[in-house]
Amino acid sequence: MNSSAMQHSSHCTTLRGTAYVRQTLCCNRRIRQGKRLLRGVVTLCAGKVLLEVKDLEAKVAETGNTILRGVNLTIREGETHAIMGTNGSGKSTLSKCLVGHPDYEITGGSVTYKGEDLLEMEPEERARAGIFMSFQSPVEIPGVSNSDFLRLAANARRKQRGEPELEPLEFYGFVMPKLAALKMNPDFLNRDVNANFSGGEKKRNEILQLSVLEADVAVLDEIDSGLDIDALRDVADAVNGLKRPDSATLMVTHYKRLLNYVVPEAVHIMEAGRIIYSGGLEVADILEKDGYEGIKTLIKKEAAAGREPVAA
Ligand SMILES: Nc1ncnc2c1ncn2[C@@H]1O[C@H](COP(=O)(O)OP(=O)(O)OP(=O)(O)O)[C@@H](O)[C@H]1O
Repeated sequence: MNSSAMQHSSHCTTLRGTAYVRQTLCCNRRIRQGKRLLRGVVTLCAGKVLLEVKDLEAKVAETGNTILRGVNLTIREGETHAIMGTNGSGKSTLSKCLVGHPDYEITGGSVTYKGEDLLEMEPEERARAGIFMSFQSPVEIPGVSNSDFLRLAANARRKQRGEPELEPLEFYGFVMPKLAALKMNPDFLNRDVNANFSGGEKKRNEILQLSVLEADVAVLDEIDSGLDIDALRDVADAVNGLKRPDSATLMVTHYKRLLNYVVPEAVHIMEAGRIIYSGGLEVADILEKDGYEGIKTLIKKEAAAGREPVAA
């Protein structure tokens, strides 16, 4: 099984007519930075919980090496979360566990998606249910044209929703504005999936898939890597344009630059298979300024003040 096979379908939820209320919840956390006392504010939505990860533990199926050691994360409708963390801390593993990647075995904890046990669902079911992951290194699928791949994926979702499938010509009408939004040349539709695409083109193509699949939870693993400045802006604009009040975005990134464009309500720091700290965008600022030592200093200060450091 490859990554694209796991994300070949999507979910388009009709926007609910209920009023959507955003509110700002302040973490009971204060961050002293220099002489200023900042309030660590996590702006969260009052939406329903979409995804709830509790004490998730996972190991590499082949080697038995434990990677995730108790991850906790709650994502609500309308929210954007970012996960940052040192190389090898388990960010991609967490992302892949969410889509049911067969390389990993869940050894503990739970993941609830829209109230259902996500871990009981096959990867294809997760994709049909609206979970999408863009991979750090998108796979190439020689012999399968991008347009066929995207159309089949879109139709799998439409079928699931009881909507009529799109014929090739109709699909072109559906996908062309999405290509335009990503400033992608329509020629990309005729090429094989990711085959000989540049790194940046692959990333745009991942977001094109997300766009066609209209996912409810978009897990974007280092979507910013390999993108030039203009491409980063295009991709970020597209990601922002795809957000809906009832969807959510989880981004894995190493750099704040992506977060300047796709602004998260919460930033989580991962280390050794756990989320060790959560806060607002200021966490990314501290990281950029002082590196992971800055986060550790923050955690120590909060612990010394008797405050619970994790608010995932
Ligand atoms: N399929 C696998 N087989 C063997 N080891 C694995 C596998 N997947 C992950 N690992 C190991 O698990 C650890 C976490 O990897 P993961 O890719 O999740 O880290 P990451 O936080 O995303 O890192 P980076 O920031 O470098 O992308 C690493 O030590 C990695 O080598």
